[in-house]
Amino acid sequence: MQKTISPKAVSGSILIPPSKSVAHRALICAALAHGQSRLSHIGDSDDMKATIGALSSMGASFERDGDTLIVTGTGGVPKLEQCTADCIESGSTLRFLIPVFSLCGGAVTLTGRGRLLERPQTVYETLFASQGHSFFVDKSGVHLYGAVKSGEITVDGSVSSQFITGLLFTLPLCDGDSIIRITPPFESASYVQITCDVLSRFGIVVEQVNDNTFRIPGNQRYNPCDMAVEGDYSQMAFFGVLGALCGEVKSTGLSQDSLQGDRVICELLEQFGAQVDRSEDSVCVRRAPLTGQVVDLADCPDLGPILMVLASFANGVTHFLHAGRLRLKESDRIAAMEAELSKLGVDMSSDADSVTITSRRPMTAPCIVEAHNDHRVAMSLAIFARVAEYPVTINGAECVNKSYPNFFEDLSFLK
Ligand SMILES: O=C(O)C1=C[C@@H](OP(=O)(O)O)[C@@H](O)[C@H](O)C1
Ligand SMILES: C=C(OP(=O)(O)O)C(=O)O
Repeated sequence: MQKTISPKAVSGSILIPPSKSVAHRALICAALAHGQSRLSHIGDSDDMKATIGALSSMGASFERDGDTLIVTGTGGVPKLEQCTADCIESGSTLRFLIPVFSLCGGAVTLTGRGRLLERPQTVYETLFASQGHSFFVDKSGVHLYGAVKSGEITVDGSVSSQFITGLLFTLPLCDGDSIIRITPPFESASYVQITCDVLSRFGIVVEQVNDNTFRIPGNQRYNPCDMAVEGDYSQMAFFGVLGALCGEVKSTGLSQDSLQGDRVICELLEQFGAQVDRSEDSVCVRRAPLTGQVVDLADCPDLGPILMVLASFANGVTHFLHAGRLRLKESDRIAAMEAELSKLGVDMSSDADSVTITSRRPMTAPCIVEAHNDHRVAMSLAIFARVAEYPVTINGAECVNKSYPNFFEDLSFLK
C-alpha cells in the first residue's frame, strides 16, 4: 500500500492505542491462569493477533465482549506431544513464548515471517544447550524440544530484554527456585519492570535482588485477573513529535504513573524545547523552537526512529547513544532511517552503536520513500511528511498494522 502524506499544520486530540507491551504480558498471564480473566482495551494489531493465536494453540480460549476479551486460562502449560504457532512478525510473541511453550514437554515449532526468524535467539540457544535440550532455527521456524529447568541462569543483557521476560513467565511454573543473573549492560530494562508488574497482578512473585538479579520461587500458580490496558507511550511519541513540530496535539488515555520506559518521551520533548503539559490521563505537546540534544536510547529503543525525525528539524546536532539494538528490530532501523531521511535532505551518519543528525536541507520536490516493512519507520516518515515542504509518498505503508492499524486514520483526523 502507498500512502501520500502532505504538509499541514495540525491541532487536535488523539486517543492513544493500548500499550502493546502491557497487552502481550496480560494475555500470556491470563492464558496461563487457573480460571477466567477479563482484559479490556487489548487492541487488534497483528502483534496481538500473533500472541492470541499462539496462546490458542496452547489451549487457552478467547472470547470478545465489546472492548473486553474474556480469556479462559489453561492453568499452567498443558502437556502436549507437539505445539505449533505462528508468531507472524512479533519478536515479543516469539521470545516470550519459547520458554513457556517448552514446558509442554513435546516438540514445539514457532513460525514467523519478515525478519522475525533472523532476529537473534542467542540467549535461548545457549540456555537450551546448557540444559541438554534441542533448539535450532531454520527458515521454517524455531524448533525446540525439552522443558526449561529451574536453577541459576545467566543471561547476556545486551541483546534483548525479551529473553528475560520470557524466563520470568516460565520459571515460576517450574519445580524448584531460580535465579536470573543478567550480565551488563542490561538494556531495555524498564520492559522487565512491566513484566514484574503484570506478573504480580496475576499473583506471581518475583523478587528483584539488585539491578541485575532476579529470584523466582518455583511451583507458583497464575491467578486470573481483570485489568484494563493503559495507553502506549511508544505510539504517543509519534503524536508528541507532531505537536512539537507543527502545532498542538493532545494525546489521551495515558497513565501518568506508567512503568513504560518510553514515557521518557515527555522529558525528551521538553529537553529539545517543546512545550509539554501533563494532566491526569493526557499529555499535550505544543510547537516551540527546538535544539539538538544527546539522547541515550539504551532504555527506549523504540523511540529511536521518531526521535530521528524530531532531531532532523531541530537546530544544531543531535547524538543518539546506545542505538545498536535498533539494528535488530523489524528492520535495521538505523540503516532504514539513514536511507530514507537522506532522500528527504537530512544529513545523518551512524556507526555500530550511535547516530548523529547534523542538519536538514528543505525539500525542493515531492519524494518517494520506503517503509522497510517496519511500522515504526513508516509512522516516523509519515510524521516527517506532515511537517515537510512537499508531499511524501510512503511505499509499503501497510506495515503499520503490526502495532497500530488505525495510525493513518488517526493522523488524518487531526485538522
Ligand atoms: O518487552 C517488550 O515489550 C519489548 C522490549 C523491547 O525489545 P528489546 O528488549 O529487544 O530491546 C522493545 O524494543 C520491544 O518493542 C518491546
Ligand atoms: C521491536 C518491536 O516489537 P517486537 O520486538 O515485539 O517485534 C517494536 O514494536 O518496535
